[in-house]
Amino acid sequence: MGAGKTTVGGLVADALGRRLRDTDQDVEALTGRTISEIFVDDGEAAFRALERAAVAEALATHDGVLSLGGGAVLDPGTRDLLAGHDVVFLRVGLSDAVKRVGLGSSRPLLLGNVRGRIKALLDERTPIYESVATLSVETDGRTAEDVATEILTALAATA
Ligand SMILES: Nc1ncnc2c1ncn2[C@@H]1O[C@H](COP(=O)(O)OP(=O)(O)OP(=O)(O)O)[C@@H](O)[C@H]1O
Ligand SMILES: O=C(O)C1=C[C@@H](O)[C@@H](O)[C@H](O)C1
Ligand SMILES: [Mg+2]
Repeated sequence: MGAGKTTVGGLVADALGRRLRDTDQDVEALTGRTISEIFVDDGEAAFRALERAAVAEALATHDGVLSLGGGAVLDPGTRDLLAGHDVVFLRVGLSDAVKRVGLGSSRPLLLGNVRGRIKALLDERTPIYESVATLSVETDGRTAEDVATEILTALAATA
């Protein structure tokens, strides 16, 4: 969360002449509910299943850049769907993540203690993000433009 998926993803998509699609937005559009409502009413497991379906649909129909929800790769089925695709891990440390997300964030998994929750999520998830990513890029203290340029250069080198 706050790693820069929307900002950097948009810059990368523009440079490639493609569009950015966002699976959080797809889930909300498909269900007509907010992610917070889905978490509260149905729980995280139900959200992950909706998210997996949204990722499958997007990968099948969207020839462009896809922004995944911050916890999408926790789901083994979603991880399987990503195999064979370029997957970029936007690394962000605790301090920059808190600054970007804001201490008042109402995201369901950050409720209560934003800083503490981000730290716990980064500790739990970093190994998973690293295992799924085909490219890992540092974002701390860098502009989104700089991060996007690094991604485009790396993608061009492996194309
Ligand atoms: N490299 C960067 N340096 C500084 N600020 C950044 C950088 N990338 C993004 N930001 C800023 O951080 C905030 C969050 O960025 P963004 O919305 O792109 O993140 P995200 O990963 O899409 O977050 P979300 O979890 O809400 O989907 C925005 O205010 C954005 O302008
Ligand atoms: O990190 C997470 O688990 C989440 C991140 C958001 O993108 C949303 O998908 C949702 O709030 C869960
Ligand atoms: Mg976003």
